[in-house]
Amino acid sequence: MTDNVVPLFKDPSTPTDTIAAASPAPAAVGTVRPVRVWKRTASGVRTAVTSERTRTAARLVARHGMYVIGGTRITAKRTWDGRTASRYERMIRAAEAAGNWEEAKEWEDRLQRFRSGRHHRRMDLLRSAPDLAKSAAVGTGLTIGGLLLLGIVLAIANKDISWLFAPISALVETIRTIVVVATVVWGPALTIGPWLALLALWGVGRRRQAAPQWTLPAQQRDDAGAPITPSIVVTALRDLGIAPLRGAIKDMGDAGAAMLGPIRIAGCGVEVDVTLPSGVSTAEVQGRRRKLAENLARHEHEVFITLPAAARTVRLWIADSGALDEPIGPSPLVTDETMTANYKTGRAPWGQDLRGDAATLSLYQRHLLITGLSNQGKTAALRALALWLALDKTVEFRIADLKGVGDWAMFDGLATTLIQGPTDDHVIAATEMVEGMVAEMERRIQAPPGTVFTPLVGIVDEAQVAFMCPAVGPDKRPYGGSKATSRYFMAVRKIHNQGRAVDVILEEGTQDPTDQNLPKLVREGAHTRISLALGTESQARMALGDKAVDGGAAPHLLRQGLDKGTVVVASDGIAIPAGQASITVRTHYIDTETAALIAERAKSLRDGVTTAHAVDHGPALDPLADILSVLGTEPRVLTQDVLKRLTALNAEAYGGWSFIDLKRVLDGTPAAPYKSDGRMVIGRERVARVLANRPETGSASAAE
Ligand SMILES: Nc1ncnc2c1ncn2[C@@H]1O[C@H](COP(=O)(O)OP(=O)(O)OP(=O)(O)O)[C@@H](O)[C@H]1O
Repeated sequence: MTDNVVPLFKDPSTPTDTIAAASPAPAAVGTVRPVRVWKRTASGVRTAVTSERTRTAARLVARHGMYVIGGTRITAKRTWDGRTASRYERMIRAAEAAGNWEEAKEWEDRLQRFRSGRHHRRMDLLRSAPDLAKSAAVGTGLTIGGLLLLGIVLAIANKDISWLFAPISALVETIRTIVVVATVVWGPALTIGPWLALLALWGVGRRRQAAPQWTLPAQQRDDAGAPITPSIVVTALRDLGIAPLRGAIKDMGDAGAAMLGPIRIAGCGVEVDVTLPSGVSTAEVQGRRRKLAENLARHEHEVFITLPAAARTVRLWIADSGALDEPIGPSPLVTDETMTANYKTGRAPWGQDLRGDAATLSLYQRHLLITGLSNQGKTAALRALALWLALDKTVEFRIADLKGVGDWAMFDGLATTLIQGPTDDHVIAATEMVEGMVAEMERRIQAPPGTVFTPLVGIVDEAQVAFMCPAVGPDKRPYGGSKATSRYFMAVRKIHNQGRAVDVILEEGTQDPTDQNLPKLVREGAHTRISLALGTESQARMALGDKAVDGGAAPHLLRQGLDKGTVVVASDGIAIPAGQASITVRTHYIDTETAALIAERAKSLRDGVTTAHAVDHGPALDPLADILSVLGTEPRVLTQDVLKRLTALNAEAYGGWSFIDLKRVLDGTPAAPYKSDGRMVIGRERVARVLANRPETGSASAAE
């Protein structure tokens, strides 16, 4: 081919040249190739070492090796323990570390008995050596003599002298046979024996799981949800980071489990009491709940630490992994259509405690407060109690639902008052409803002794709306707030103070408590305090009180959104294990449709109830207009006389009025009482002027 022709395909005659050109020069090959081989080998080794199969094999070898080593250690320890006083000494140390002096003394006595018994056995052995030699000599002589005697008898019987030594020969022959058999067996026994011993040690190690965690197969290595054993609990406590506890458990060694009571099955988990060594406070352990849970391979919410009656003892309840996320069954209110209730003697079937036992709550003569973050099941839990109570036909309900989206609508036709809605007008109606209950309570208190009353139960759901309401009444008293003049607050306080004895009961549900939306006096007036999941410990203290929280109640550790319907209850109306201040209950969920069916059953027990949807308080009170009317035509009237005339006009409204009430209505206006001739009077002209200048709206909300 000439130079000016461009080939359209590769020249088949040049491949080797091309490759040679692309390849490095021979000298370079000599230096590069070993690097590549080395790299390839290293990466091959790395792949082989890190491959899962190699790791599994390594784990297998290590595991079974560790079983043998562990088994040897355990067997040696057992033998050592069996032959020496070390077990007693260890138990003494454990008892001392736990501060259990009585038990320490008991083990010390046992140690003394063991030592003196051993001493006697040794002395007996020393003393018995000559006796043993003598006995052996006598025994041998007697045996030979006996055999000879037998030989003589046989020789005489067979009339043959050769029978004289026949028994002795037979004995010698037997011994010889035994020796022959032993010689034959000895060789293989020597070979097999060590292997059998090894197998036995491996068996001991395997049974006691003597291999470390990392050598176990993957599925066993994942210890989340592993069953709770004494050793797991002791290790978890040891690793809590409490120095005196760690020290004491170290001193106790294996006997650390002596701190634990029996591990009992308790519902969907286990329960164990731990007696802490001296120097460790129960509060320290309670304060490390999360760490303890993690050490036990559980989530924080799956471990509960409470304080039983015994001193220096904490009670751990540890859930089976994931068990708390399983739903509990339906409410007996749903499944048992024939159920009725008794306000006085009955208990509402409400849910299950953590042990899986039915949790029932008595509502008899107890004011109730339930609180929690939004959407955690507060209304459903409160409504479930009310639905049960509704199955006692003697109970009268007055209900204010200050959310008003229909959660309580099924009580229409069941409750005598049902207010539903979030506005100031609804708060005003709710306040008047509660004030109506106060009036009924006062009527009952004044009734002749021995009068029996039917229960009157007031329910205010979303009560925080009432406390935060800015509306002010015509008498200038605010509906909300927590002042001495706040109407809702004062009505609630009055019922809390005196309602119980005459069966006028108030049950309130509130959200996300603060000092403003749930005043301290109202919190503390409730006998039964219930909390769903809350944000902080300080809220938990508001909801349940310091005593319950100090005793281990921890609604702030419930999981928002996940623990819906789980409540912590502090009340004497529910069975709480001795020594505990609260109990955690998982409530049955009754949805709105099912609640309506139960309400229908409750309605069928009653003759028919007419529900008022607003409180009837007659024509609206207008104190200013009434004052003007009682002033008549006189230019000024003594305040005392004004009060008298007001009472004559409307005893129900003004009967209880004092000078303070007059001042409250008129202060801040030009018609305020003033002194004339040294006595307080009210001027007609001034009141008329204020009335004429008053805006049309009449009662006003402070927000306006
Ligand atoms: N016992 C329960 N078990 C499981 N889920 C529940 C339980 N109680 C309530 N829930 C769920 O929580 C949701 C909210 O319930 P509920 O309306 O009673 O909460 P709430 O705390 O009153 O809410 P709000 O913030 O509106 O006051 C329900 O729709 C239901 O799905």
